[in-house]
Amino acid sequence: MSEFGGFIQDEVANDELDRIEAAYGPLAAAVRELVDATIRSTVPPEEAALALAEVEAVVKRLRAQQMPGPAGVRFNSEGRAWNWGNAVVGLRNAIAPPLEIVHVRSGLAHANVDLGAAYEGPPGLVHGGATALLLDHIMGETAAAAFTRVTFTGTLTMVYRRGTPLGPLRLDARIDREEGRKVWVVASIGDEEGPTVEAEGIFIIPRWAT
Ligand SMILES: CCCCCCCCCC(=O)SCCNC(=O)CCNC(=O)[C@H](O)C(C)(C)COP(=O)(O)OP(=O)(O)OC[C@H]1O[C@@H](n2cnc3c(N)ncnc32)[C@H](O)[C@@H]1OP(=O)(O)O
Repeated sequence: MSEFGGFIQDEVANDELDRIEAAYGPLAAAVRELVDATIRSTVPPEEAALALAEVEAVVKRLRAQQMPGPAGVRFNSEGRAWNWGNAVVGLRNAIAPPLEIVHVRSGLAHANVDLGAAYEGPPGLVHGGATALLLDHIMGETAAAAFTRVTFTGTLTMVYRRGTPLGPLRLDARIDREEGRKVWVVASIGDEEGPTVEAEGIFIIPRWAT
């Protein structure tokens, strides 16, 4: 394995990646269900205590073999890249919705997502930090121009127009303009009635990546 600016070259073959994803993708989806069930369960405390013992057994099973740090962003020479731990799109991260981003073309993207009880801030509404998290990510991927370059969030501005209801939502992002190593991206998240949060960000191609 070797590293480039934190990106790790890891020669796992594509068919082995498929096998891992086929097992861990559904596992992460089940853990997402577990998170939602834990928030919304009304079973008596004795039942919750039994569930705790079962969850602890699962954690022990998974801890039997662990990587030393976070999952990182990895790629192989077969042209595959994977970021299983990413907080927004990570296939193996139950905290990630996960957002499935459609890149219409370089610099233009959208996504649909359904946010449940785990993303609540004000009653019935999405936490403002959660909308910022999702917007930051789709904007970052959009700035990266179809993954042809590395960009980091420099400045991010959010305008919260009205509360974002939990449930089905849509995100849109596009590159507005560029100047040198700076890329301005505009984006929004909203429901069927239109945008609830509008964002503008300056994404920087870092000096080390040029
Ligand atoms: C797998 C690929 C897809 C992944 C998508 C991921 C989406 C998620 C996006 C993120 O959340 S990234 C994580 C959050 N961001 C960071 O952690 C960034 C931390 N900051 C840095 O790493 C550096 O400060 C940064 C790369 C942003 C800039 O460092 P540089 O040394 O390359 O910048 P430099 O000082 O040379 O400035 C270059 C230009 O950018 C401008 N600039 C620098 N920092 C800025 C800033 N923070 N905001 C606005 N503009 C900024 C700076 O004024 C200058 O403008 P001019 O060319 O006009 O002079």
